[in-house]
Amino acid sequence: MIQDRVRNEVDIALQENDERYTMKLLQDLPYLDRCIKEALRLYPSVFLISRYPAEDVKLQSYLVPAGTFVSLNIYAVHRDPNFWSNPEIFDPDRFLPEKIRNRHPYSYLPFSAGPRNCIGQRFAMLELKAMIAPLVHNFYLEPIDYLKNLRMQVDLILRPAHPLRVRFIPVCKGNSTL
Ligand code: HEM
Repeated sequence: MIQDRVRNEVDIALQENDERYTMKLLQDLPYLDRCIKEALRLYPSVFLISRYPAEDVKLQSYLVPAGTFVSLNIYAVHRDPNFWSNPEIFDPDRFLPEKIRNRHPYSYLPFSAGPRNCIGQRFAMLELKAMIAPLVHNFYLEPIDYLKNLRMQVDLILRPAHPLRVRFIPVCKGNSTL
């Protein structure tokens, strides 16, 4: 199970690091990293970005005149079967280095791309890991609400339209680090 694999990775990393969460530990959690990336593929918080090109832009056979309002639908790109096989399936191993290598560089854009991409992306990944690693180390997370009942709300960012409840079941260990 995906969650057990994340927990196992965190537990081993902690054992090898005197049970301390350090920057290095968080940066070295490749499976958790892939899970977060896959979550951001299916549910990109910034699902749409827009541009007014200052100059005419040629996109293959299309000409986009300067000043056109262009919206880029990141959500749709992340579920495009031309780039992602079985796009609706959560599969963290899509982000294995050998799988990334041949993928179109603009098929995955949770932090946008180019000169105006997200300057906080490394910090965001670190924050997410810093939050999730201790949670899975100390708790089994069990859904109360399921994805089949999920309704999304479209604001400036994409978010659930209602609370998604999760049951936290403490992991029984001899020397728990809460
Ligand atoms: C999961 C978390 C985050 C996501 C998904 C995200 C996503 C994005 C995206 C897609 C853009 C580009 C918007 C565009 O092209 O119009 C952006 C820009 C930006 N982000 Fe983030 N971001 C995240 C977290 C953060 C954090 C933690 C910070 C700061 C500590 C940050 C700071 C910025 C800034 C300053 C820009 C504007 C950069 C520019 O216009 O040159 N972001 N972000």
